[in-house]
Amino acid sequence: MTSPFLTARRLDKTFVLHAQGGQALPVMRGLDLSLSPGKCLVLAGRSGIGKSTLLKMVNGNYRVSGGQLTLHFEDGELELSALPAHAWHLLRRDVIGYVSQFLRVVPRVSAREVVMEPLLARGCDVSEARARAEALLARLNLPERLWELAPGTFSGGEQQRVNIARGFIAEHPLLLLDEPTASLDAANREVVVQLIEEAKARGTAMLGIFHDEEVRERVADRLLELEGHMLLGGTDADRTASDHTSFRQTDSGESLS
Ligand SMILES: Nc1ncnc2c1ncn2[C@@H]1O[C@H](COP(=O)(O)OP(=O)(O)OP(=O)(O)O)[C@@H](O)[C@H]1O
Repeated sequence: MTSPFLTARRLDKTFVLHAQGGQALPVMRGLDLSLSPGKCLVLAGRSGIGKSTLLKMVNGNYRVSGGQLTLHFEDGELELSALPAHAWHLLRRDVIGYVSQFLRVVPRVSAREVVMEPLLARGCDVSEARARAEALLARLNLPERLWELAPGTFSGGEQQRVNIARGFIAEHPLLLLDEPTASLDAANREVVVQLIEEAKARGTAMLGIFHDEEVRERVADRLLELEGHMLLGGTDADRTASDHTSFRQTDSGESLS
């Protein structure tokens, strides 16, 4: 068995709503997870349960309120909950890739440049970055006439494909996928499934949210079911063993329904 690349131990998240008198909104309590290289762990659970929040904590967009979120490298560990702000830039450049549901559009930056950017940020040669970006855009069936244009006017599905190409191009060892197939037709969903399978084969660890059942069943090695009762049942001191595992992990091969 491969040793895990990402682990969460007793992870808590409480939002503090400063605009509403500092009201606390607890979302997650005592979450444990473990994700190995070459595996895809899919998050499930009802709307609002905290799936995107978990991805955003791993990506450093949201602060961890309690517990540990740790990356394990051959030469040591990196505790994400204690990482200084300036370190996130390097981590996102080299280690953590994030395909969000919506593309962040920058005026006058072409689709091709949006996709090339993660490679250029690492010092990759421009012609190589350009060739790899074009190959991905072509695989994702984005018409060539759009490559030169800024994606602001693209359809939802076209923007999502630019976002997917940008997310996969740099081959980060950890990839966070927030509904990457939500606006795609069947042919392009198939391309994304293939990209995920290729990423697994090169050892990428993936944490994803997929509402499309068929895609989920094809890509998930394990399912992590977040459940509302994570937030019920008292304090840390009186939490029972079952509260600690108030999420369900299903191994690949078992039914995911
Ligand atoms: N920045 C924020 N500030 C305050 N509350 C937030 C913030 N982000 C998320 N929440 C709250 O946290 C809870 C979990 O939201 P999240 O988006 O993680 O759910 P989800 O499981 O991904 O839902 P969906 O399946 O609908 O996308 C929700 O109640 C949401 O309102």
